[in-house]
Amino acid sequence: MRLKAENLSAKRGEDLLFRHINFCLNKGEALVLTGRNGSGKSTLLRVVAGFIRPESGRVTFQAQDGESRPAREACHYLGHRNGMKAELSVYENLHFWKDFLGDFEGGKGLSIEEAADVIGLSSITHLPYGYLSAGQQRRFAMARLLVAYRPVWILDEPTAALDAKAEAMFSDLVRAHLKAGGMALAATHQPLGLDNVQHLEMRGFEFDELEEMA
Ligand SMILES: Nc1ncnc2c1ncn2[C@@H]1O[C@H](COP(=O)(O)OP(=O)(O)OP(=O)(O)O)[C@@H](O)[C@H]1O
Repeated sequence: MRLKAENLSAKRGEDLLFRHINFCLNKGEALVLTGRNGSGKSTLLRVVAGFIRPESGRVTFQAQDGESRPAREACHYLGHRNGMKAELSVYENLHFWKDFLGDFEGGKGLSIEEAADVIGLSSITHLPYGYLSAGQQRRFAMARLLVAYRPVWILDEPTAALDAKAEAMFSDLVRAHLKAGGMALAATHQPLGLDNVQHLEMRGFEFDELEEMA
């Protein structure tokens, strides 16, 4: 399996945020994005997840059988928002995601009970999601990564709102995912303590560079 980005550039509104971005991830590898606020980390993650069309370049995913698939089909995306409905129970939310996402070829998601157990919150899946603390809500958003199998995890500041114990639990989850042959792309200010990590610094453009390009 391989995730490859070639010559990516992207705009937000009229502004070019980055260009000439290239990377290649194989099984078990992770890419960590760094860079100042507004440098385009979230935008790059959203391009890879297929939510934003790149201005140029492409992202491809080569599956186990050697065939190319749209990268978005192989990706889980955990963004700043948790993507859960406050009025539905935790169980109903996770059930929706499990059905909606389905499993990508080559793997199988955990049951909702198993996933809740892994994140250490198995006793409260009957509660409305909106009743939970910010940290508990974030942990259940992470459980979404477990209930459907996707080889690529795209993580935007995944550990925001988590205490130290939950942060360590999440690092373990990502490490286990990589060990099982998955891949991860993360924008994070907290070190996730991963091996096999590539780093990409998003530099953004200085004003004079933008003027030159105009
Ligand atoms: N929907 C949008 N429309 C127009 N501009 C946007 C939109 N979303 C983001 N931007 C702009 O794109 C730039 C890059 O934003 P992005 O969220 O990718 O940065 P980031 O590196 O992830 O920042 P942070 O570290 O603060 O999360 C910012 O200047 C932002 O204002």
